Amino acid sequence: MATETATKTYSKIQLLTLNGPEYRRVSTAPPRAPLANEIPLIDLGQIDGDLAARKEIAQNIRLAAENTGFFYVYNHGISPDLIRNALHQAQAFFDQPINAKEKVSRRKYENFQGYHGVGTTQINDTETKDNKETFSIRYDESNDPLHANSPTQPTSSSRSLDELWTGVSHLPGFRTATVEFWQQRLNLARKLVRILALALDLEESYFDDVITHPGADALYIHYPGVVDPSDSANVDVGIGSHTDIQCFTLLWQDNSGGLQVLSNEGEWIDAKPIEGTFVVNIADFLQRLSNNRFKSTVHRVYNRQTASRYSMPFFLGFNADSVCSVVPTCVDEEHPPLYEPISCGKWHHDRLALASLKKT
Ligand SMILES: O=C(O)CCC(=O)C(=O)O
Ligand SMILES: [Fe+2]
Repeated sequence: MATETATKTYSKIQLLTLNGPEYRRVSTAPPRAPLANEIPLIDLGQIDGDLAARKEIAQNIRLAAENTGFFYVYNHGISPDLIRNALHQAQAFFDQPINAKEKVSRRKYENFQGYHGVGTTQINDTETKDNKETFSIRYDESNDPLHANSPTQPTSSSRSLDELWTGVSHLPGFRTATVEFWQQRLNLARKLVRILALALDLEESYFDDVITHPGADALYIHYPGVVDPSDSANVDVGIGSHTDIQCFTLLWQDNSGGLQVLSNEGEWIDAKPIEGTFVVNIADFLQRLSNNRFKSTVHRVYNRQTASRYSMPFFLGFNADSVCSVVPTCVDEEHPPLYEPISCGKWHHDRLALASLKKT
C-alpha cells in the first residue's frame, strides 16, 4: 500500500530585475488562507492622533513590512461613496466600445497614461499575457492640493493631458470622481509616508522633501471574466507574478477575490477582499532604501469567475528627481548599504524600460 507523504512540489518563477533575472521557488499547491500575521489588519483611525498614537500604528506597520510587506488598512478616512462612485466611473469607461477606449490610448501620452487594452501587457514573461485592461493617470501638480496656490504654467505634457480628459469628457462625472479619488489617496499616502518614517526609526518628517511632487499613479483595472471557470487548461493570469516598483501601493479591490501573495515559504496565499479596507504593499524602492528590512513581495491576480473583476491601485513613489540613499537607521557595521543612491524616477523608468525591451 502506498504511504502518503506530505511532499510538496514546487515550480520556479522568474522575475525581471535591474540586476538580471531572479528566481523564486513557488509551491504548486492551491492558494491557502493567510495566517493572521501574514496579512494583518491595521487600524488607521488614529493616524491624525498624537505622536504616541502614530507610533503605535508605525509599530504595527513595521511588523507587517518586515514580514510579508502586505497588510490591510481600515478606518483610512476615504469615503465609501467616493470609492463607489470611482468604481462606477471605471465600469462606465470599460463598458464602452473599443474604439472609444482607444481614443485615449496610452500610445498618445507620456508615461503610460491613458488606456491599455486587454493582452497588451505581460508583466511576467514566464507566464501568460495579462488578461486585463487599464486606464491610468500619473502625478499632475495642477491636481495636487498641496500646490493649490501655485498656478502651473501649461507645458506640452499638460496640453496632452487636456486631450486625455477631453477624450473621456462624454462620461458624466468621470474626471471629477477620478481626480478626487486620486487626491484623497495622495493625502492618505503622504500620511503613511510619515508613519513609515517612524517605522524605520527616522524623524517623522524625514521623507517630507521627497514627497512634494511624488510618483502618484492611479489605475482603474478591469479583468474580464473567463468563459468556463472549470476549464483548468485556461489559466491566463489577470496580472502575472511581480513586485511593485516604487515605494508602496494602496489597492482597492472588489469582492471577486483572485489576488495572491507569495508567502515567505513560497506558497501562494489569498489576499481576500475585506469590505472597507485597502490592501497596502511595500514596493521595491522602499525595500531598497530600507536595506532589505522592509519586504517587497511577489503577488499576482487570477480572475477565475465568469464575472468581471475590478480593482483600483494607487502607486506612491518619491519625487522623480530626488536621489535617495539607504536610510541611516538601516545601516551599521554588520549591515553595510547594499545599494547605491538613485532617484525613484530613474529606478521606475529603468524598470519599465527593462520590461518593454524584453518585448522588442
Ligand atoms: O488588481 C489587483 O488586485 C492587483 C494589481 C497589481 O498588483 C498591480 O497593478 O500592480
Ligand atoms: Fe502589483
